Amino acid sequence: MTQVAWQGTDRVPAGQRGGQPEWSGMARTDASGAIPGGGAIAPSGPMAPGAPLADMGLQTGAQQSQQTHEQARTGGEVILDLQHISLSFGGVKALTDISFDVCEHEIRAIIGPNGAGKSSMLNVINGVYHPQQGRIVFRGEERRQMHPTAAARQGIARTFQNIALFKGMTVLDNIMTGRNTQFRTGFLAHALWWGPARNEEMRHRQKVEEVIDFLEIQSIRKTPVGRLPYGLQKRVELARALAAEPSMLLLDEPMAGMNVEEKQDMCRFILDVNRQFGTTIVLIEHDMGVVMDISDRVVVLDYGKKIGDGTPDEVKGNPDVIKAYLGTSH
Ligand SMILES: Nc1ncnc2c1ncn2[C@@H]1O[C@H](COP(=O)(O)OP(=O)(O)OP(=O)(O)O)[C@@H](O)[C@H]1O
Repeated sequence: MTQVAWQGTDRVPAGQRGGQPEWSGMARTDASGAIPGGGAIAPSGPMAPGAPLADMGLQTGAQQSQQTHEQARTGGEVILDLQHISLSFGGVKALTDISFDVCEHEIRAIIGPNGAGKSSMLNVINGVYHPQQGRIVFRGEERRQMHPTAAARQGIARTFQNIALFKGMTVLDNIMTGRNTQFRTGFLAHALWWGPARNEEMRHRQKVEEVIDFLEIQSIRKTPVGRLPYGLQKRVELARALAAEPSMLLLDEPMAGMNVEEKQDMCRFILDVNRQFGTTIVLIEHDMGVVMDISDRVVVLDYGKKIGDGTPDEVKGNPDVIKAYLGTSH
């Protein structure tokens, strides 16, 4: 049987179609570390070949955040409800009639081949794009024409596919910019370093230091971001998002371009953020091994339409999803 790895996001060339996709990398395991159903772990993931998270000294998603995730699945309220979202750019239909929800504390992945509409959906969620049709209900309130800064004030933070940091500024200063939406005192008070402003800035500095400790980047706090390797820059971007103390974190390809070790670290931090802070996470990721291992639920887009939605196991067995990635029906 032809094996097709799920690492790439490109649609599989016609000549290579057929067979079953490999949900490679880190298979989702049960609490004992065993693979449900006893299936083989495909060995082609960019993370250690054939090695589940547990073998890398990490707990798997199922193990590490099992309690939190079970609560999310069973008791977590829907905090974001996207109903019949359609978005076009001129004649290009980026999203067509898409509905799905996100529950409090869960890790929700959005996957799909290139151009499926994943980034557009993330941009709809944080108010960068305004869909022509559909409703967005966040924490029980319908949102209309929301601006990204308003989304940030509501507790939604995000990272970007292409790192969006100030390369000439230090790690510390970049992370400090994540506190911008939290500032209460005015510009003049800050310029004069006046009482309330000074107290406020001390509080922000303290929060930033906590994030630096959490993400283990103390040693690079004074380093200009542009001098850091790519994987560390991604971590700094996560730090900046966390500095805003979000209740919902949107991650656009957090592992893109990372080596094995960097991916292991990022996986661990995402799971830690979710478990320790209860942060709801919506992520786009092309590494299917990672997606299937750390996500509670996965929504699958293709050509701007939703073709699958469910637990990793449900999505893996969905014929439409397999067809979208392999170009063949089963
Ligand atoms: N600002 C824009 N202007 C015009 N077309 C756009 C814009 N943003 C996205 N599109 C189009 O919408 C469709 C979906 O793009 P989107 O970037 O959301 O897909 P994606 O699934 O994130 O792809 P990738 O995995 O390659 O990042 C594509 O056809 C894309 O060209």
